[in-house]
Amino acid sequence: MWSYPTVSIQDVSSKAYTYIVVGGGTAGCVVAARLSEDPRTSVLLVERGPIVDGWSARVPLLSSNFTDQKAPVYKWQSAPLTAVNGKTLTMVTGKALGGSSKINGLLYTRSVPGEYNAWEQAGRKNWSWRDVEPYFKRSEAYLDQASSDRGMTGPWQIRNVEKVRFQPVASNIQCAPRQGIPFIPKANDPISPVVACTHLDATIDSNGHRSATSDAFLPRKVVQARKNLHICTDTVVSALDIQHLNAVGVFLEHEGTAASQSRFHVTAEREVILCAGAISSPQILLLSGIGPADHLLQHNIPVVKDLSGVGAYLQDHISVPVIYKVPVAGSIEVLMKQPLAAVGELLKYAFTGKGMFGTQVQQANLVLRSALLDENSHVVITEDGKDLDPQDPSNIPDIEIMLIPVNPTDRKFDNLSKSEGTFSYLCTVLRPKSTGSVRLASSDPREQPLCDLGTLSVPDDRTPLRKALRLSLALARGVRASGYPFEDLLAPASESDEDLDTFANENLTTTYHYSSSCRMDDEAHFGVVDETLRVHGISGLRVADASVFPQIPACHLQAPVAMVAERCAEFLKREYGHLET
Ligand SMILES: Cc1cc2nc3c(=O)[nH]c(=O)nc-3n(C[C@H](O)[C@H](O)[C@H](O)COP(=O)(O)OP(=O)(O)OC[C@H]3O[C@@H](n4cnc5c(N)ncnc54)[C@H](O)[C@@H]3O)c2cc1C
Repeated sequence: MWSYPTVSIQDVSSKAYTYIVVGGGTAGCVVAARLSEDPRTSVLLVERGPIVDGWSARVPLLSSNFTDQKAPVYKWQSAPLTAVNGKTLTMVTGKALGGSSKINGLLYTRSVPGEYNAWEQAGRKNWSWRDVEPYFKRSEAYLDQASSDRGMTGPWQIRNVEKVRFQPVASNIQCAPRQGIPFIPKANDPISPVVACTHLDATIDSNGHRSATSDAFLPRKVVQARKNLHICTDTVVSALDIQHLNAVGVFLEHEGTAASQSRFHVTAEREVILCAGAISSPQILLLSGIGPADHLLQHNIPVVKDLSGVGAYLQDHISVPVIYKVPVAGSIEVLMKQPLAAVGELLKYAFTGKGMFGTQVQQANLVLRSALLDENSHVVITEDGKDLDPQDPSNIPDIEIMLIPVNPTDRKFDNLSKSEGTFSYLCTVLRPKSTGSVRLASSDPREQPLCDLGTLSVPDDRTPLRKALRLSLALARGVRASGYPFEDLLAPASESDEDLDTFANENLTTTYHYSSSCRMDDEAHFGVVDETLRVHGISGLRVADASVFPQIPACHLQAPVAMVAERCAEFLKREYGHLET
């Protein structure tokens, strides 16, 4: 079988490319694919991780298990959270061509139109829903019923849940309307609703395989055919080459060797596009002398551009699990505890691409605005229905309850028998005000930077979190009342603010949705890029990944990341007069 076409660091050393894309992750694969559509350009894509395209990397359920020792991920501890008793959280991002889209939970969510209307209202010209919607559609090949609200001809295959597989998920879907939360079967069609319990879309293709952006935008066939695209893997970009405030190239090193080993150089004739994600993009800028001057000087890095926003506004969704013991058939643990069931499911998947192995872990969720919840965790809507307008920025949901048929934490429950499994509500704050930072731990580009997630540093974030926890407890009561057995495994002692806060402090987790560390805003407001994603004060340099969101979007991030990447490629094509494709 032909191997995936890559080039070595020696092959590209001292060469020049029209564009250099740094980081072949979710965004980087989209940018490189779009730019190399024009045969008159040459594109180099540099990725720190390897090509990962074995069988298990394609199976949705197996490839989402990032706790597996062999999973292609970076894993490290956050800085201690000062607002949460110095607790540290385990951080995870993808390390392979495809980046985090290669290992994530596969969910495809775009957020409500009001999200992007809020960006424009706050001054980001041409980033309203009307402006961004065509770029969501451009990427997408929606596999369900044709819809004018979905992209049907793009490379990225997305499908809706084929069947809800676990009884506790189905029971919660039935209970949600009793809390005033309607069931809306399709999360993104026609547009994301502001109050709903929905089935979720996933990046799974028509064969039942994971559809990472590397698989969708840069499949082997495409890369083989494009002589103007080179992909260099297992290679770390150690710094940008900035001359007279102009990005003219990048410095490369082998991944896995000490920083003092050979350094290679590649020239960018037009632009360098940074797509290394919300942790590594600010790290690379800092290593290149672009960032807060005082921090750079602490690390003896000469200041190229004093830009205080670099790494300054790191955000993540805040989340806390509430976990119940359920009959094992209601949990993914059935695959671990009943080997025959697992073999049956594997065979089903091998022959049909369907079944438990061919689906995402989280099939459904609830989203809503916590201010609409009354003291009984019931949603109350004003009679004029204005609360439900998804275009209105004041209606952006601020909580999500993820319905997860497994224990998503690394906490072990030893008292479970073979006939018992777990089900969790992951109570998530979608619009946290808390922010943290990314700062260099050392000048070694291979060492993860210090990441302060800032979780709960703004006390206001506790209000929606408490409401989300109370709502999950109300849902659990409803499920129990329907006769389904739910036994507490991890739940707050009571619903008092104090007990909920203690519970949250003890069980807080990250959602791995790192964002906004090179945000799109003015320099004076901790901005790093402008509305066409150009880095302030440096020519020939853009950032396009999860770091540029002005504020963390109220959804899972991969779809908005791909939208930003599509827009970045379009900005470059327009500016430099590319061939129409
Ligand atoms: C465990 C997990 C589960 C998630 N689940 C979901 C989900 O279900 N749905 C959803 O929408 N979102 C989910 N997310 C979030 C989403 O996947 C990410 O926000 C998004 O994919 C980030 O895209 P990106 O392009 O910004 O970064 P990435 O996709 O992380 O890409 C960055 C790439 O840059 C490379 N890189 C870094 N530094 C360098 C360097 N110095 N030189 C060269 N290359 C470098 C990395 O190896 C990586 O491949 C999840 C994330 C994680 C980690």
